[in-house]
Amino acid sequence: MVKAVVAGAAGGIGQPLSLLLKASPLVDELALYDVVNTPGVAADLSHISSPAKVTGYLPKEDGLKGALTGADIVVIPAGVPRKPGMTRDDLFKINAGIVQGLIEGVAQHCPKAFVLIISNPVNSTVPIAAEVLKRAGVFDPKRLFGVTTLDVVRAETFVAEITGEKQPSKLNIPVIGGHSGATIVPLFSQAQPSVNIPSDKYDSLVNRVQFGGDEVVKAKDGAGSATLSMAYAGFRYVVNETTLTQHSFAEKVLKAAKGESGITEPSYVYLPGVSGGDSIAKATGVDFFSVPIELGAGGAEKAIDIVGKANEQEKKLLEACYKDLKGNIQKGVDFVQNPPQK
Ligand SMILES: NC(=O)c1ccc[n+]([C@@H]2O[C@H](COP(=O)([O-])OP(=O)(O)OC[C@H]3O[C@@H](n4cnc5c(N)ncnc54)[C@H](O)[C@@H]3O)[C@@H](O)[C@H]2O)c1
Ligand SMILES: O=C(O)C[C@H](O)C(=O)O
Repeated sequence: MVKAVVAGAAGGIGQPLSLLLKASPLVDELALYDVVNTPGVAADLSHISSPAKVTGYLPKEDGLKGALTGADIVVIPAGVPRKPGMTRDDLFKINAGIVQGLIEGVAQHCPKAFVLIISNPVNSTVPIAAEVLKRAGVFDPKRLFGVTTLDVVRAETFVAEITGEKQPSKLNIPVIGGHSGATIVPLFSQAQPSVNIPSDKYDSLVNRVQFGGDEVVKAKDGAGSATLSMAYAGFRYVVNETTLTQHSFAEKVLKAAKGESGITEPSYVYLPGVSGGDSIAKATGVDFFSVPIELGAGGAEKAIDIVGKANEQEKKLLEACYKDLKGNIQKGVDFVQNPPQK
């Protein structure tokens, strides 16, 4: 029996992501938590003829406890999205407290669950989650993931527009670092199969991957940020030689937990707690960083070190990344360790 929870389930990401999880044969029970509208979303999804049993919870009547109890995986897209002119860091003020509250619930009601954080600013909300779990004495770094898959999905799409690849998701383009502006570092030199980016297109391609989120925020013109591509990124297609199968990030974690091996997914993790992560932390000077992660029964089994493979152009991008990322991480840690005076 697998129980998945979406916290922020009535939102722009939460609804399509819940739909995809409801359609997944790996999920037996789906609990939808939000401060509004979950009874309606749950009733709607419950008419779909897939096996998962869907329940909606609101904060009243101990709803967070009800949603989280017995959870195997908790996906968190709760919080406010950007409007034009805002940075992801501008969301910290509201979203930091939302993530903290939800993770306190995780620590209390489902400390062994895998936790996937989508809420921005991911660079800071994941360190917040880690601090809350540490304080509760239940932090397992192998079970906490910041979801940065959308950057990889965008890199595949934008590169394919240049190279003419008909199936963009066949491209495997590592994007490492964090999930915000200069902290997002695409390593085109490490693409599999290799790709040829004309030098006059390199800078604008890097910029598009780093600021792809802004493109959507601008186009939505005040109505929020990426929701559908984010739900897809959580539930993206994995293409192999002959078959086209759907696996969500959540599904990959669940499959790996059931013993399937050879599954990797890029994710923003606490490096010192993941095998292979220490040397990456040493090289980058940061404890939280996104790299391809080998998933296994316990969660993040191994961090794959591709940082050292960056070429000279990419090394320059990495220097800018470390500088911003350090501040973002510290801000998250401080929020829990030295809470702002109310
Ligand atoms: N990691 C990524 O790649 C990525 C991509 C896109 C968006 N995001 C982020 O995801 C978050 C959600 O975006 P969205 O477009 O779905 O926003 P949205 O406003 O459409 O939905 C957010 C939902 O969270 C709910 N919520 C607020 N406080 C809550 C709480 N305490 N408990 C439970 N639910 C709560 C709201 O009621 C709402 O339904 C934003 O912070 C956005 O920046 C991240
Ligand atoms: O850009 C945003 O604010 C949302 C998200 O992080 C994205 O990359 O689309």
